[in-house]
Amino acid sequence: MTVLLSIDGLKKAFGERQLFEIDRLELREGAAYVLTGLNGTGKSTLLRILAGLESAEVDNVSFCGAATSLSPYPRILREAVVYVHQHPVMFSTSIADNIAYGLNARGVAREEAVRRVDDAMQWAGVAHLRRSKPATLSGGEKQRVALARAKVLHPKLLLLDEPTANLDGAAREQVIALIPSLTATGSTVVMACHDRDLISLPNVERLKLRDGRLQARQNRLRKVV
Ligand SMILES: Nc1ncnc2c1ncn2[C@@H]1O[C@H](COP(=O)(O)OP(=O)(O)OP(=O)(O)O)[C@@H](O)[C@H]1O
Repeated sequence: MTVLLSIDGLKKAFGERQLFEIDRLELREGAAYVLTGLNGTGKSTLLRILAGLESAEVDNVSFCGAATSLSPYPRILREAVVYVHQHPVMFSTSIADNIAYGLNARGVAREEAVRRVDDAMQWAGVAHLRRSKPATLSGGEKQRVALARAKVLHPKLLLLDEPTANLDGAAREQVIALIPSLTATGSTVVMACHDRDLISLPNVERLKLRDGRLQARQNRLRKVV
């Protein structure tokens, strides 16, 4: 698989406190990764750095084979990287408008946008909610709408911050079931999480933050149920 993003010498500190120092981070096209580590090791911070929401020191960054930077965060990354927050914020318009927002902002033609929104709502199992107001949604429905809102943009890199946090039962299972199909459409996915069922999904590689370093390991075995 082709390398999508590689970063050499990634260091993050908050004031005097060095949070992590990563020699090399390499993400391949269409691959799925879980980013694990104890509370406070810097999982969310790392995702936020990749999304251009947090500054960091880096030696080299390469995206799709071309040298680039994280600061200033270039347009090529702004268009290719989508970050989904643990508690997604939504506009108080309809769910369909929320999902269409990013497409409209990118100037996608109306007919094409409507088609993509419809497809994404079907995929996320939220088509019945298209005229609902976000405030009325459950946590699981909100997370699925947030995933649909990210998927319509066809991101090259999708960053999910604890997508199943605060969910249980069917709501959690519905979110977990959506994850494999994200990589099937070509997106590279990185999920920060503590959820064992996400961590043990088949063909998901594990990136672990520990003692300020990043360790990589692949889950080759399929999940045993
Ligand atoms: N803006 C900030 N200023 C100072 N310290 C910060 C800031 N943002 C995060 N931190 C600190 O950096 C550390 C890592 O935070 P982060 O949220 O990235 O951890 P995490 O691994 O995602 O944790 P959790 O599993 O609990 O979500 C924490 O100690 C946090 O308090």
